[in-house]
Amino acid sequence: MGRRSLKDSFSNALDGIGYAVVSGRNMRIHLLAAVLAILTGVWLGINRHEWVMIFICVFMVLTVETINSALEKTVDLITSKYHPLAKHAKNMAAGAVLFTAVNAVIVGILVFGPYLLKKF
Ligand SMILES: Nc1ncnc2c1ncn2[C@@H]1O[C@H](COP(=O)(O)OP(=O)(O)OP(=O)(O)O)[C@@H](O)[C@H]1O
Repeated sequence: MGRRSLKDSFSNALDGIGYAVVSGRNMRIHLLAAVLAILTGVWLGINRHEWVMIFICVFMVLTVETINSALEKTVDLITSKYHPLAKHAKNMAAGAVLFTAVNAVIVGILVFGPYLLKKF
């Protein structure tokens, strides 16, 4: 494997994201949640600072879910047999996704909550 061009690296990264979306049901759920959060932000007319917080949360969840999928594939490559370390590795990576998802829900409530209370 020689030195690859920037275009190749970018293309590989996009390929990885595409594979994570196609092969991961949870990834598709997170993407749907991201689209809903963005549409809600547009609908409620949130301000620039609030958009920054929403986008940080959205990309943090998608990033960690992508890393989680990569880790799952790596563990599966190392062993197809039951191993307690494989279990812990996958469970910890899933726990990292849960952390980011809980954070996103809290930020979503803090940002959208006051707008929704005013509306209804
Ligand atoms: N080789 C293994 N040895 C022991 N336990 C495993 C192994 N592979 C998976 N597990 C257990 O099964 C769970 C689910 O693993 P799996 O690879 O099916 O992930 P998944 O269902 O695709 O995860 P996600 O829902 O996050 O996409 C893991 O979190 C782990 O607890």
